[in-house]
Amino acid sequence: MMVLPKVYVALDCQTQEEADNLVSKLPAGKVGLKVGKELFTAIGPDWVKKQVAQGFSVFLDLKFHDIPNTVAKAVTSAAKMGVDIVNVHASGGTEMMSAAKDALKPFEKPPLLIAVTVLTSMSDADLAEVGIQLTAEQQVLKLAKLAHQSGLDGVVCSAQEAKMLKSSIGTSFKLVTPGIRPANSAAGDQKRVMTPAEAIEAGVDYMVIGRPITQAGDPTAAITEILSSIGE
Ligand SMILES: O=C(O)c1cc(=O)[nH]c(=O)n1[C@@H]1O[C@H](COP(=O)(O)O)[C@@H](O)[C@H]1O
Repeated sequence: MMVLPKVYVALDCQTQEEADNLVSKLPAGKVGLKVGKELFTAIGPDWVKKQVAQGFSVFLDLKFHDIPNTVAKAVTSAAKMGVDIVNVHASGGTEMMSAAKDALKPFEKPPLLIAVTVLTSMSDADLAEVGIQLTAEQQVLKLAKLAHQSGLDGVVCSAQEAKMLKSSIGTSFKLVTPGIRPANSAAGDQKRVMTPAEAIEAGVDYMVIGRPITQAGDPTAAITEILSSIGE
């Protein structure tokens, strides 16, 4: 598998113009693009395919969570776009995750299939609110083990759980971590956060960073500083 970039920039915006403008400010070849629900719902697959054709590594973050058949077909559609990473919710269960993994078998170069564990915007109290009595760390471990059993390539978690997951599941299980905040940047709705340098030190494979770059006065300077803080 080709080497993927360490940093995926979350292009959370609603028009093609804004997305193109952001992409033009990113150092080509050094970062990947993360396309999520906001942008994808607004401008769709053709724009994604265009970025892939231009050589960008794309993480299609649609966090599929549905019945096994539907999720299997949805990841197939994602793989046809040529993206490098696609995700599903681990809480959909092992039958759903295994169906998604099986659906990718026919592809010569399937995307990494990654399961979202506990959203980085959630704390222990937020989990308790929806009836989960485990701590975020315990719930992340529980869901990560299910993802691993289902043959997935890794999980989305916060960098705070990275060391724990690498030691309990293994170093080749990929960790994709949003909730990344350079020192002095606003956390916003993110609750389980770490700086880029701390995340690398904790062993994460790929990090997702949005607002600290996209809302910066100078996005190019922001990404350059982040990349230099992690030696890229
Ligand atoms: O799957 C994701 O990418 C994701 C999972 C998660 O637990 N937390 C999380 O923030 N994300 C996404 O990562 C991005 C984080 O953006 P910022 O908070 O602006 O850096 C957003 O696009 C989220 O949709």
